[in-house]
Amino acid sequence: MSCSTVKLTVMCSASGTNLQALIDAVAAGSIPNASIIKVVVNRKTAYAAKRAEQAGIPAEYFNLVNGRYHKAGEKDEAVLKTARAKYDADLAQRVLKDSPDMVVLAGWMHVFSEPFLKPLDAAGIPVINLHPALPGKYDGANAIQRAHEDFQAGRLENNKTGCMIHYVIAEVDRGEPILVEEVECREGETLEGLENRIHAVEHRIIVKATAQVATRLAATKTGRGRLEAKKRDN
Ligand SMILES: Nc1nc2c(c(=O)[nH]1)N[C@@H](CN(C=O)c1ccc(C(=O)N[C@@H](CCC(=O)O)C(=O)O)cc1)CN2
Ligand SMILES: NCC(=O)N[C@@H]1O[C@H](COP(=O)([O-])[O-])[C@@H](O)[C@H]1O
Repeated sequence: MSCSTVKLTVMCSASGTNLQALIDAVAAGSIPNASIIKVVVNRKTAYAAKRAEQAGIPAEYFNLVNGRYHKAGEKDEAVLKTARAKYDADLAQRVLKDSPDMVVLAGWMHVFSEPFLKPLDAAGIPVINLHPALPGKYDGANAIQRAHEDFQAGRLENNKTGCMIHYVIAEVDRGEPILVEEVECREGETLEGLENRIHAVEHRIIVKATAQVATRLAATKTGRGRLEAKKRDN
């Protein structure tokens, strides 16, 4: 019985080292029966798009401002909220068009509103995210920097930060954790030193968590395939 291939869409805003870890893991079979069918970037400067191109993976650039959802420098909160909702709704349709089995946010620096999350949820497509902090800590952007600052000020709980992969819900970085790894801060270590150590953890756990979710989805797909075949045979 052949296992169905799990189709991944990966979303990035930056250099794509986590995307590269996923590309390399799929190629090495560390994420079994999976393929990355699309990379979505929301920044023209995102080197992740280049990494996708080099791996022969289609990449799509789709940006809130360049896509004319609101003008650059817009300050009106109501206009920004409406624009974000419309962008998110359109982005959801773009993602759904590819029929992925799961979405991985690998350094995706845009907070999703419900117009993105609800259609994906309705389609039964899990969205998972890499967050370079421990559950409930340093939600949002610049998490490593904030943890480093707290450590230097003697405020970091247990002198530990870390990294997690979690399911994405509307509340930013508060979805159910899938994998968590602590990283102990070191006296005198620079922010760059801590970032490098955390990035190494990121590259490992994003592969492990994606493989874990993909394996569960593959079993579901295979089971569904068996059921449909059985119905056809009866
Ligand atoms: N609804 C959710 N959206 C996103 C989640 C989530 O858990 N729920 N995770 C984030 C990823 N992320 C941290 O892990 C994160 C990324 C970016 C931001 C943020 O403040 N973005 C700003 C824009 C920043 C910029 O463009 O430089 C924004 O969206 O206005 C917060 C958290 C992904 N989305
Ligand atoms: N809230 C999410 C977040 O802050 N993610 C951060 O973006 C980087 C993307 O790097 P990459 O583009 O090289 O994978 C990751 O290293 C991670 O620390």
